[in-house]
Amino acid sequence: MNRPFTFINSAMSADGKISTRERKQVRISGDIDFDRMDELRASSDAIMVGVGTVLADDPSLTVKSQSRRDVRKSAGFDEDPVRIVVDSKARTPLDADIFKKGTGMRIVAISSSAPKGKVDALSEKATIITAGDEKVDLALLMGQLSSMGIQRLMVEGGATLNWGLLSNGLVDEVFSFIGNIFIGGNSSPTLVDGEGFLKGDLLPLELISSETMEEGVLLKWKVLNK
Ligand SMILES: NC(=O)c1ccc[n+]([C@@H]2O[C@H](COP(=O)([O-])OP(=O)(O)OC[C@H]3O[C@@H](n4cnc5c(N)ncnc54)[C@H](O)[C@@H]3O)[C@@H](O)[C@H]2O)c1
Ligand SMILES: Nc1nc(=O)c(N)c(NC[C@H](O)[C@H](O)[C@H](O)COP(=O)(O)O)[nH]1
Repeated sequence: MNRPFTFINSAMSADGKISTRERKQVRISGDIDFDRMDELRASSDAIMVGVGTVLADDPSLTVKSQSRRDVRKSAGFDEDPVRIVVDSKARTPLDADIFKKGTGMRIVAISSSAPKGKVDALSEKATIITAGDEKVDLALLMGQLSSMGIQRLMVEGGATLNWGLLSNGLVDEVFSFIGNIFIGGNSSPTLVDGEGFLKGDLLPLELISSETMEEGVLLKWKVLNK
């Protein structure tokens, strides 16, 4: 099945966490990495997050640089990429910043088990894509996004969505900024949560590049899908 070229961009602590055990957002990236993230957003057709990230961070997922917005507009694109929330049960708040800020299409991907009332309310704010019964069928969703012309997809987490995509072989590259903090906590979200791979079935990566960036390190990986 066709799917977009998909990369995860995330930031994690030196001990691999992406937020605290309270799931409170932690600023891990420095200014340079946030600007790199903004460039990635501006060069993507769509940006995807899980609803857990929306509930925890209320991200707008907009392009911040006005010059980058102008370039997108002059090329005939919306100033913001398509913004997608993967949200099985339609839990995305109606007053979320993803709806209040920015321009362009918003998509909420739900499963067929989502409550009808919530879906109807969200359909006023976003295009609804239904894929899967209990959880969103991510492979099916990717095929639908591809058929909509989305060729380059940026995923900004969080921990559970990253697992869902990686464990289904749906990710091509992973960019991870590792910051100079320890977060700790055996219940703090990591870059990849979910069930986890078992010995003998671990997901291999190929290092594309590593570079020191401010007080941290940026690693870029190619995912060696089976
Ligand atoms: N540091 C970073 O770069 C970064 C980036 C994003 C999020 N975060 C943090 O991560 C945390 C959120 O991560 P999370 O794991 O709680 O939620 P998440 O953002 O990964 O969303 C998970 C939700 O997506 C939905 N979903 C539907 N179908 C799915 C499928 N097939 N596979 C997986 N998910 C599916 C489910 O409702 C699931 O609960 C927050 O604390 C946030 O601050 C950090
Ligand atoms: N790259 C990155 N570095 C971080 O230090 C951090 N905490 C996040 N977190 C992921 C999520 O993308 C953020 O919550 C949004 O980046 C919020 O900002 P926006 O309103 O979307 O611009 N991401």
